[in-house]
Amino acid sequence: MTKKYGRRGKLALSDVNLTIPSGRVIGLVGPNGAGKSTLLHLACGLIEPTSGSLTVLGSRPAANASHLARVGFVAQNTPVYGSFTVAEHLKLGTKMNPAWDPALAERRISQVGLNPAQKAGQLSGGQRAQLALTIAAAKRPELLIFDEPAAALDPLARKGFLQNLTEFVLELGASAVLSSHLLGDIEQVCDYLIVLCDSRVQVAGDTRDLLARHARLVAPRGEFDRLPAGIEVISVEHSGAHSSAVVRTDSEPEALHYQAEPVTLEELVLGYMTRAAAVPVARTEAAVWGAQR
Ligand SMILES: Nc1ncnc2c1ncn2[C@@H]1O[C@H](COP(=O)(O)OP(=O)(O)OP(=O)(O)O)[C@@H](O)[C@H]1O
Repeated sequence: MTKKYGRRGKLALSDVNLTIPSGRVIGLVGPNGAGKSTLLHLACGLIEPTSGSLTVLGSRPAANASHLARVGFVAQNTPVYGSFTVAEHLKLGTKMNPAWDPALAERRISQVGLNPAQKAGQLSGGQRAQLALTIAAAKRPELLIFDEPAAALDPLARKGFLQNLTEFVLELGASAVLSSHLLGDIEQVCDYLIVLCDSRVQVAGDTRDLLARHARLVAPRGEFDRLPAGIEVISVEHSGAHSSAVVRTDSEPEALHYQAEPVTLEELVLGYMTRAAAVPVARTEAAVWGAQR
């Protein structure tokens, strides 16, 4: 699947071929302009691919009203109706969503301390994000999509938000996809990771599997030029006479013949981001969301 904005625009997504399992919390990370929002907007049906196709919960995104109700989306700027009060937003939610859960909505509004009588236009950025999250969750969707959901929240509110997110996913039996620059947040809640850089998917998979299949090797400078087959160097840093590399390998760390340490999520992501800044990756074709359990 590819996405280009306008005829002369640059490719925002190139040859993306992803199958994302359902029932997971998926973290989408990558540098500014990588194509994260584009991918999320495609998944919600706000925009269409330029070539290829995308399937979300078994159908074309936003295929019909009932499909729309199965997906909850919170956009990057968490848009709300400024002249409507918090309570009016909930009333609108009841009218527009067949599976609306009023108890969940009211419980959460009071938990996060929002005043039902306050106009949404007067809420702070963080309060607006909380309202938008509540509306998305009270739809009881099967898939929750968040574009940088916690960016406007203070650290305590962010922690609460992430806890709530995990609870929602469990309570609703839903899947969630969230894009974020905050790798700590991703580490805290996501069990599946997609690294998107320069419009291409660099790596995607179960977070634990990815961490198990990568290692940080330390060796004398120059040694990484003659690594045995089966070890793929993702990125290398040099420091004095030694070099340190993030590598992908199916071998156990003890079998690598180098000083090997587990990688952190941050090292893994930065390794792929560094590589993408230098080398383009291989090309692929379609995208399927929530197709496997
Ligand atoms: N409506 C649009 N028209 C033209 N180009 C666009 C449009 N939206 C996004 N782009 C371009 O597509 C590319 C990907 O943008 P996108 O917003 O998907 O990135 P992102 O990874 O979400 O970035 P950020 O982390 O900064 O939010 C960028 O080069 C951007 O300039």
